[in-house]
Amino acid sequence: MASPPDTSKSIKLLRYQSYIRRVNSSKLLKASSKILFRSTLIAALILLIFFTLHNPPISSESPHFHSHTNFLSSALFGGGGAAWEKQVHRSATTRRPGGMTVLVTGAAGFIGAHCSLALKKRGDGVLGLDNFNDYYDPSLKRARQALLSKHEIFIVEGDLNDKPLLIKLFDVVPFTHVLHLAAQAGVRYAMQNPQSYVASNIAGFVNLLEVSKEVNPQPAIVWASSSSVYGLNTENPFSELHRTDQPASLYAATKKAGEEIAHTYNHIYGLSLTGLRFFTVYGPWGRPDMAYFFFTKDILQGKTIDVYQTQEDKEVARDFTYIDDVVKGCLGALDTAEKSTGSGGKKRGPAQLRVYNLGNTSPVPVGKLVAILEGLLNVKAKKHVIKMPRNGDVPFTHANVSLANQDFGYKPTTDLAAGLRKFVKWYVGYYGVQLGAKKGNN
Ligand SMILES: O=C(O)[C@H]1O[C@H](OP(=O)(O)OP(=O)(O)OC[C@H]2O[C@@H](n3ccc(=O)[nH]c3=O)[C@H](O)[C@@H]2O)[C@H](O)[C@@H](O)[C@@H]1O
Repeated sequence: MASPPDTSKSIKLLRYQSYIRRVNSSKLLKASSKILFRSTLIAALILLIFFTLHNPPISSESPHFHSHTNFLSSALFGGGGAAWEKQVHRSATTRRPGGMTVLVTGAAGFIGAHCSLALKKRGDGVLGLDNFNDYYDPSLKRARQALLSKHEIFIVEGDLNDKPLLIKLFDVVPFTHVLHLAAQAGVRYAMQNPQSYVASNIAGFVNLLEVSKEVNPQPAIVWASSSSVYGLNTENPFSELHRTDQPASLYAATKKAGEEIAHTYNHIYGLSLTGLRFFTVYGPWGRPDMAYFFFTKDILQGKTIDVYQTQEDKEVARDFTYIDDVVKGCLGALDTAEKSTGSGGKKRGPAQLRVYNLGNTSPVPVGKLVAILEGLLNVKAKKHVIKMPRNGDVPFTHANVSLANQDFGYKPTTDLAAGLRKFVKWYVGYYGVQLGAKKGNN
């Protein structure tokens, strides 16, 4: 999650200042500007009193928190009032005995939205957090938000790096678990916007851990790592025991850094942490920046698609993993996550630290992916077969998932053809595409 939403105090201040300048530049309006200035001051004073009464500062004596914050900063995200807190509570309330209360970061994202729905469906309390950034079409994130809202899941609009906001959320709800899926995703985009990866995947993650270690009770955290941490590893299939010190992209390096940072917070503060290495997850409501998604769009529009080959002219392959399988893995990881052992920023004993592959165990060449799409869309793709650019990509991924299978029964059941069929069905419905019609109808 990179940029904060367009509701910041500074933007409002800029708008206000330019308004004031315009008023002052007009001599005719000089007299009225004085009145306006005075009434603005009075209005600001009234607002300040209102906020103080309805949204008192989070006290360091709060049962869940052992630090203090500035209530004006936490009011910036547009929430904090009684009605807002009611919404947060309603969404986070568990409806089954022994249910968990989960903060899902990146809830308007692909995996976040699916996991939120699955948790809610079985009776767990879910609160979402998302900054709705424009890395890809935000209207898709809004549509996912609308879907979640129908299932009474509320998404707080805010950024991971907003510490007062995170503190506020933990103060309102003593989350038992955090499913941390908010991140700057995408392997190749890291060359265009490297700082966004540092901001979300490192600074944002650290901010979340800083807040999580302080609260009481500390939550157990399950978070999204990536198959890309295997980088240039040549052993196959990838096992959690293999080396992960040769990342091929900055994206991979930030996810690997996340795994090391998780170790530190587990070691010092007793936070229970589980990293999930996702392998090219796809399906309905997916990410438009991923190949299967934009191939579908481009094939339907009659545009040429780049199909990568390795430098040795071999096929590039991925262990494409269907979303429903990944959701089961995420829930399994949450269900088997032990409690954190620390409280109030102090470790009280050793805590759980885990990393799991969540893949499909069956790599498929990109050429085969295209062939399946051609069949489902009933359109011949215009393929441009080229050598994989040196932009962070890796030639091959293949997961060994025996550890996840052993610890929480993870067993992928959807092959690429079946999963893409479901994706295409969703895609044509969502975008209103007529299959079999003339190309370019999308
Ligand atoms: O498994 C993961 O950890 C990662 O999976 C994906 O990354 P990637 O596997 O590179 O997925 P795509 O960008 O959808 O690429 C899929 C395959 O298509 C190939 N490709 C991509 C783009 C293109 O124009 N042509 C092409 O042949 C890639 O080389 C790759 O083999 C996600 O984008 C990452 O966020 C995620 O962390």
